[in-house]
Amino acid sequence: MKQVDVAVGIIKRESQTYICKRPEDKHQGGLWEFPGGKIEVGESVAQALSRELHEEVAIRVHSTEEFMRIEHDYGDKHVCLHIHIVADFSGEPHGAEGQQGAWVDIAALNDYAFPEANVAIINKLLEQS
Ligand SMILES: Nc1nc2c([nH]c(=O)n2[C@H]2C[C@H](O)[C@@H](COP(=O)(O)OP(=O)(O)OP(=O)(O)O)O2)c(=O)[nH]1
Ligand SMILES: [Mg+2]
Repeated sequence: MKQVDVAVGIIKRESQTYICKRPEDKHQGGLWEFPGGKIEVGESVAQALSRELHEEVAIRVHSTEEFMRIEHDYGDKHVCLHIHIVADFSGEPHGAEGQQGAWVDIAALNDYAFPEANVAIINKLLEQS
């Protein structure tokens, strides 16, 4: 089975976070996500996150803070999500690959459909807010 390590960023500003909609043709397509992507060989989580957030939402990440790690088996793919909080960045996030994106209240995250692995992330964010 395919197994991937993924760097995921919770882009935070006050009580909001920036989320994107995954393209329909991708794994877990059509669902909302916290921006990020696969960690390439030789990259640290922070390096992968900076690269992915620049590609996907066009921000420059200055520093990140570890939040949690989640292993999840989708049946067709096993993912290990390395999730960091990104509160120190420059630029204004937008869907740089043409995808939909939005600043949403953390308290309202359950109104959006996310992949199954995200349940634990959202629960932890809600507990802390
Ligand atoms: N970015 C992101 N990926 C997530 C989240 N939740 C979740 O299960 N995933 C899964 C879906 C995918 O299987 C994998 C991330 O892969 P990806 O498609 O974003 O990878 P990538 O940006 O490098 O893009 P590509 O190589 O497929 O073009 O992690 C999430 O909140 N954010
Ligand atoms: Mg991605």
